Amino acid sequence: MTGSATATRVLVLNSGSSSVKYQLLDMEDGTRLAVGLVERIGEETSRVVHTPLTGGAGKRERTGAVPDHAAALKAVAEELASDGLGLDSPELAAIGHRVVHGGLKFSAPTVITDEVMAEIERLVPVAPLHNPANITGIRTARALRPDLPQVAVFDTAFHTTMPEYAARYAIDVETADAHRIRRYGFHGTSHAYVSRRAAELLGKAPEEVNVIVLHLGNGASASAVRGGRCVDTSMGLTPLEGLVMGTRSGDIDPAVTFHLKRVAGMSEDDVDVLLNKRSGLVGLCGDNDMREIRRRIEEGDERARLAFEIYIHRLKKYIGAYYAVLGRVDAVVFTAGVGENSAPVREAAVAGLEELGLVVDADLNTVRSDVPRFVSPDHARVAVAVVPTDEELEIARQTFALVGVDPRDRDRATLKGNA
Ligand SMILES: Nc1ncnc2c1ncn2[C@@H]1O[C@H](COP(=O)(O)OP(=O)(O)O)[C@@H](O)[C@H]1O
Ligand SMILES: CC(=O)OP(=O)(O)O
Ligand SMILES: [Mg+2]
Repeated sequence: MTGSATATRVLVLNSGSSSVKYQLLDMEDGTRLAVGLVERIGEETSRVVHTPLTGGAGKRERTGAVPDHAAALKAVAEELASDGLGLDSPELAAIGHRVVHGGLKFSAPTVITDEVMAEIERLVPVAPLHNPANITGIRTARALRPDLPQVAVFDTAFHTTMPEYAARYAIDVETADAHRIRRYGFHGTSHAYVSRRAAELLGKAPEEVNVIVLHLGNGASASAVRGGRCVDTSMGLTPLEGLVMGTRSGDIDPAVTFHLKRVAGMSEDDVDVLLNKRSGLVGLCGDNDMREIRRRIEEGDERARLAFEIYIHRLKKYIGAYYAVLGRVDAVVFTAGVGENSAPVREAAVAGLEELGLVVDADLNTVRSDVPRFVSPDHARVAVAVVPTDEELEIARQTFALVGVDPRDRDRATLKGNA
């Protein structure tokens, strides 16, 4: 498992339930060599979008059937190879994988061994939409380059600093412990990256600031970060708890599930599919894309308007809750697809929170840009900011920090990671 001494490139694979996002980076200076996306995996027509960032060639896009994640990884390898950036390159130092659930065992990036794989597999029931895709990504990558170190960077890792009173559900302690039932939290790589960048934007060290991070993508979660450490987050045992999401309900009375089984005759799997795939924005109004929902609202669509209001109401409750958890807040930070792009969501989320020092400047809020920026006026007591997330860059950094070093240091780091 040794990369070449001069190998400085890292391929990052972010395998989602129906997509694979990837980036090839050179960690010598952090430059991106290629980025891409395979989406709608398993559907009739999948789409591969590949953009080489060296040599001046433009974005390539093709559609066709990509039946599963293994086929998606093959497509990624082919795209990279046709730019001379193939997986056989001696310059490749490692492959970094986003792994959504790391359970209790992993609080740091970890070199993937058979034992690590077994643990990621054991966690499939608590991340059914995500860990299976991550596993296929890892298996395919290991088969293509068995000699390369493969590193898992866990969504749960950043949240392992949560105090016991935030991580533990108020249920029977013996039952909870026997089944490792507790709040793990997800999107941690993003919350870590964004909270650090937010401190930079404020001109302070991460240790000096308290921030609320709102990661609003298809999956969505909020976190309270005190002095660079996560103290609470909205997702729990699985990525179903918390905010209203694209297709997931977020917080719900657990008795709804007994009721659906006892009274509506639904099976365990029916309820699982209902809450994970047929709820959230899509369940409320038929659309999970915020752009489409805003367009329908503009046209006077009542169902879309109510879905938006429910989404915002939940978000606002979490802002208030984490304000109380932190006591003092330096910034509320929006990130991911919705957080970075939807001015109406940001505006509505802080509307009426002036007494808490939260205000959005209408002009700043509509600026479109991919750099971190304030959307609150200069004089605001609490900053409101947009910080684009970059999970892939963060995964590449953590991967390279672990394996782009003397192999003896790597062994030490791995032991620590598995502690
Ligand atoms: N320009 C935009 N305006 C509003 N919402 C957007 C825009 N672009 C993307 N989105 C939202 O972002 C979501 C995807 O976010 P993303 O962070 O890429 O999700 P994921 O990583 O979970 O797939 C889309 O479903 C859509 O709701
Ligand atoms: C953990 C999670 O919800 O991830 P995603 O937003 O990629 O679905
Ligand atoms: Mg995402």
